[in-house]
Amino acid sequence: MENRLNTGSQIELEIKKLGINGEGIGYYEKKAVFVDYALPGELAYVEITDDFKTYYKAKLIKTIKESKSRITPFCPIYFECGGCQTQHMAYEDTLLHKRDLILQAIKRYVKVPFNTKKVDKAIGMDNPSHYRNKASLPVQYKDGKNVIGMYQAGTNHLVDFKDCPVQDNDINKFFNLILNQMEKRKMNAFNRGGNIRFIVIRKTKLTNEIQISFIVNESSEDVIELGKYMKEKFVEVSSVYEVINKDVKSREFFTNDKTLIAGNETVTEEMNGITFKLKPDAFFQLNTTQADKLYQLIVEKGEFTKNDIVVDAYSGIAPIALYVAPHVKKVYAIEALKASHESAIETIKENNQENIIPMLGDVKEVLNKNRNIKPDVIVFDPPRTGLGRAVTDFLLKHKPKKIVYASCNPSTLAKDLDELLKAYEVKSITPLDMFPYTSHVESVTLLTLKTA
Ligand SMILES: C[S@@+](CC[C@H](N)C(=O)[O-])C[C@H]1O[C@@H](n2cnc3c(N)ncnc32)[C@H](O)[C@@H]1O
Repeated sequence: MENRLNTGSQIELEIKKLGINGEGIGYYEKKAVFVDYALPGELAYVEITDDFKTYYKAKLIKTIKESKSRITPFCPIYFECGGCQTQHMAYEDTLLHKRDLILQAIKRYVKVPFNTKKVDKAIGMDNPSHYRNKASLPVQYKDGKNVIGMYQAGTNHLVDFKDCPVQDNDINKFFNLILNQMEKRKMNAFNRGGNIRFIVIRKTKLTNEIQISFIVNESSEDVIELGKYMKEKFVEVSSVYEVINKDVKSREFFTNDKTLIAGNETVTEEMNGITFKLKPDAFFQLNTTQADKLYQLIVEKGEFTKNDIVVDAYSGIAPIALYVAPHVKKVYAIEALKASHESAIETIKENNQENIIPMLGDVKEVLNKNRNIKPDVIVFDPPRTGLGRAVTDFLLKHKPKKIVYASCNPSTLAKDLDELLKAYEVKSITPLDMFPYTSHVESVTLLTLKTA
């Protein structure tokens, strides 16, 4: 008879592996037990907190035998905040874990035999701290003052901080400068009758510019005055916006109702000799150092030739097209979001790259409507939802010779590969650590048509 555990039960548990959210997984009578902050190889004393049909959740009470990978997190509020998931693990081991997550997804979704040696070691960072170039944080009045912070996973509880060790140092500095000014000017956050709901700060790596966006419930003189002050007082601040967003249920920060308060419309980033002029709502990879490595990797894996016709599908503001263009004849950059498509046009013009053709629309529809485009290589960089059947069916029908697939989600990558392997073979999958100490995994997969 099955011996069930009740919530509150405490047991000793051997942790066997890490799950997709960085949690340790052990088994009690074949039923998985998920334990946050436990590591593989550990013997842990845990308390059952939830009993679901197919698994338990438990909290770590103490480790009886500790993994050699266990380290002290460098962030003092790591265990409360929840923004990072693997700071209790040595960095090199987090990279092994990210490779393993790709292997686990392939094992789960790819039905044909797969040679695991094709999955390379993950490309990490030399210095995996202060890597985020943009932070979008809620502002709240809490315990007698305005604070910024992160919502604890799955709760409305804001864990406030002054210094986040994965954000650029200047981003931390400017959040604190703004909070000080709000205090001096007796301005309150939205939850205390004021207007500011969120603050978004972007910092460019090469030009050291700061772009501030106040996401407000309604426009107000005090926010506009504060924005002007920040621009006048600090040379680094070169662009300040007020964005009206009344939708308290929406997860989006930006709306079309945005006004430049002070400075320039854009800040300038430069990578690999390419100039990017960034509006506050433009999608730009959040880790500039690793984004450069990602795009270089795509160029390396593509082994492009001067006669190649290439499609950059899901192009955003077209950074991949700009990295690839000097090596090929022509690149079509397809993007569905109008604002990003327009930024792509400006960026391409700014860089005088005449062999890129930006196209607005859904990837599959654009490819279907423009059958005259016969790509030698298609580079994909889709959102977390992956390519999906519509696009994999298109590829299986039209069979471009080579596919370079940048993915930010191992599960959808593996599901797409399961389809594509009907006509293609995987040459390599290279994981890349875009978000150190989190459970996010990026990768670049090279696929070529199978020879008969
Ligand atoms: C992961 S981002 C990649 C952007 C770009 N390659 C980069 O590195 O900055 C995915 C992009 O796909 C776009 N997108 C989402 N669904 C799309 C679709 N069905 N067709 C075309 N573009 C789409 C999004 O607007 C977003 O810009």
